[in-house]
Amino acid sequence: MRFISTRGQTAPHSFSDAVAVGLAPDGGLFVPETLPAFDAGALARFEALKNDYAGLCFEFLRHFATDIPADTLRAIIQKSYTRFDAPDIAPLRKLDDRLHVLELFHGPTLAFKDFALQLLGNLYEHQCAVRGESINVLGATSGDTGSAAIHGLLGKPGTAIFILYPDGRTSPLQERQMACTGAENVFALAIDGTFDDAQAALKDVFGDQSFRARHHLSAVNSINLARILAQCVYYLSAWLRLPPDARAGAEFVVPTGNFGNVLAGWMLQKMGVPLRGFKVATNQNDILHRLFTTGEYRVTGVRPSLAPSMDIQVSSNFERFLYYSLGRDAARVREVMRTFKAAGRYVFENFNRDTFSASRCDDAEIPGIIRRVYEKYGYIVDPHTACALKDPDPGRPSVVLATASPAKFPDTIREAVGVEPRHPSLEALKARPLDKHKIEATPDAIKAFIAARAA
Ligand SMILES: Cc1ncc(COP(=O)(O)O)c(C=O)c1O
Ligand SMILES: N[C@@H](CCOP(=O)(O)O)C(=O)O
Repeated sequence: MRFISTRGQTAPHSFSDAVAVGLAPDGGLFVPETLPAFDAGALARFEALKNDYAGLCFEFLRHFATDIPADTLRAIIQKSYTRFDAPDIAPLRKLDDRLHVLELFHGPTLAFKDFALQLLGNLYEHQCAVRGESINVLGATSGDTGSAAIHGLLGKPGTAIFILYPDGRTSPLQERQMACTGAENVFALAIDGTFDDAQAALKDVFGDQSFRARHHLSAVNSINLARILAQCVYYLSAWLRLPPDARAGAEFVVPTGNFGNVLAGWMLQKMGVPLRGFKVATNQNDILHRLFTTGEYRVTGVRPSLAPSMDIQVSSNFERFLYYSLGRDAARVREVMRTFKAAGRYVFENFNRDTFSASRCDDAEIPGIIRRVYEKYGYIVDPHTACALKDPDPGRPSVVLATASPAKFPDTIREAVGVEPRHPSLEALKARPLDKHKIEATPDAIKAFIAARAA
């Protein structure tokens, strides 16, 4: 399997090369040259593995990671799911006859990002060993990607990790997960600005091909295709574990910011797994809600919210959806992205929202939703998951993706239900010194910082 860019101006890459660079050199995002078409035989093989998460992941990823020997790939995947504290890895919890919650917060950093970033860390380790090269990883985070990437790479020889984040806009515990590791190869870089500013500066750094090649720079955000592919697996796992009569009608309701999470489910559907559809659940940063309800994609300022990891306006992975929606016409993708970058808006005529619907949730609503869910089910959800529980459809089964542990957001939970959730791994961080670096969100400042500390 080879991987091509949504902008059509990059030569096809192998899986390992696409993972190593992350963002395509022409500024686009890698997608599979052709999507596999899973037939009844493939679905039956998946079915047989529904209670073996790592086995299912291998059975899925072997269609993409074709340049890694099967035994090696299997071992990398096995190792990637050993640090989850739930035997099912991604437990599917039934709240009532219609409503299931897919718990994606049992990994080491208590958010869904661990599913892909534990794996990506092990893929990088493998690449460093095979190629005899170091890797410097650069990421931008609104709270969860950063800590998951750090904990995927912690202690891996030959790597250094640089994470940009908006200072004061993550939860305090999310910041501690990044800035209290004590590891010498981890750099938490606090910027004045928003996640969008961090992500834009990151893309500019990746745009400097000679800097990128010199430092073997790789991207850990969901611009890296490995992130999306690894995230497809929890949709597959959940779909397989739904009661058979719920499978065909179930809608996946997905807390959404950078559009990587929900895109993974949609791509799985395009490969032939019959998922019915997806609700894009945004917080008050609602560009995607507006897009899917009006066809207009228009940036407004980021508003800090109680669901800070979704405080995003410019959603990277929208470009992958666009590529497929425009019939894989890379020239049109380039034109839309150019217009959008210049004008901050693009209006799609006859916008085809495919199987997506959308909802938005204001800060004023979040504590009430957490309280309602707690009173009805005795179950505490984090503020991001709450956005997806705003208005469950009583007429059909839904699977709500629970993307983070409530313990990461104790203040909001205490306000909502009077209980402060705790997790031992987070408690341990409270006494540790914070090691963060203030940095300007400019490509030059970021490059200078990396050059001085690269692995
Ligand atoms: C807890 C949580 N929920 C939801 C999201 C949204 O996911 P995505 O950015 O892939 O749309 C994020 C961040 O990305 C997150 O950290
Ligand atoms: N919500 C994310 C933002 C980055 O998204 P990614 O999935 O592209 O890495 C975060 O928590 O950092």
